Amino acid sequence: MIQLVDVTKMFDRFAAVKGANMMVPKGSIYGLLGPNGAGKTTLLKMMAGILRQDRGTITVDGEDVWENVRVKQRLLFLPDFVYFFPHATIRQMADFYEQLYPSFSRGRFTELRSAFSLDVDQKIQQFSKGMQRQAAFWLAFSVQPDVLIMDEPLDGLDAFVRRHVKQLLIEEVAEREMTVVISSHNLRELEDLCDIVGLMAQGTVRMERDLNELRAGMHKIQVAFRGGFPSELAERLDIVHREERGSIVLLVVRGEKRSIEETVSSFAPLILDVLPLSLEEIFVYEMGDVVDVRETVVG
Ligand SMILES: Nc1ncnc2c1ncn2[C@@H]1O[C@H](COP(=O)(O)OP(=O)(O)OP(=O)(O)O)[C@@H](O)[C@H]1O
Repeated sequence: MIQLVDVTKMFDRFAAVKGANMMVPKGSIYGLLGPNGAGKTTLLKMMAGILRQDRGTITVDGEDVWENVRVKQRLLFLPDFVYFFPHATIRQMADFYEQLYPSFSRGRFTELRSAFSLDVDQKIQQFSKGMQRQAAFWLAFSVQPDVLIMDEPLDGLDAFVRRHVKQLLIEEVAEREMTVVISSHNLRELEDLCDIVGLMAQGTVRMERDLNELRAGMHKIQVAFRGGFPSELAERLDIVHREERGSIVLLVVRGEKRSIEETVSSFAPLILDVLPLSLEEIFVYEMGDVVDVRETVVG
């Protein structure tokens, strides 16, 4: 488990992160969302022990991260600009990672060779940006860290590789209970990957939510009634959005699916359809009052 309590980071007199709190349960994938300049990179660098917080605590399984070799051997940070030694090949970087991380697995490295079709003996600097990122993922998966922290890692990957990398991440989490934190400014990018999403704006984590709970707690329905929409029904539902399209009424309603269906059915509707609600819509309706979600993370 990763825990941040009241974490602040100052750059001179500017607070890039201000009293941030965050909890990432073991074996979960946490998506840190936020607009440019929200403080995501600064927060992740502190979580990885690269920057030191000015205030607050950051722990992995109860141990402070800062200057803690034991924690750092179990934790891997993939920055937004991946760095390799000049002139190094993947093979040489693998040798280096093997010395650095006791958990590095040669077997896993070889196994993943077919997943990333890159030449292990070519200089990484000669690779395209997307290929360099693939190399970084290959090495990261070979390290088999307990905690993987990634800053906008999917940027620059083509759709095929992106899907493949997401699949590998999900497998690692399921098989080894790896804990993953991944930042992005795009909710759509994370929606099929994360268990929890934290929304960051102006240096603070404004909200943390379990995605399954979010999905179970809000529904979109399409209804029609003879003689118009009963006002009594409106009082019995927790409606967060309402749109009329002729005689059809489209509602976004808070609550469990079964109970919503039962309530609406008791008013004998001519039509009652439950429609899928995207995570993006849930965010807009659920958190729109906290930050301008549409502006910030669904763009
Ligand atoms: N080394 C630094 N010195 C001064 N200010 C900094 C430094 N690093 C970051 N900042 C400032 O802190 C704020 C947060 O930056 P950060 O890079 O953490 O945001 P971000 O959410 O990762 O943004 P993006 O999505 O654009 O990558 C910004 O206003 C940035 O200018």
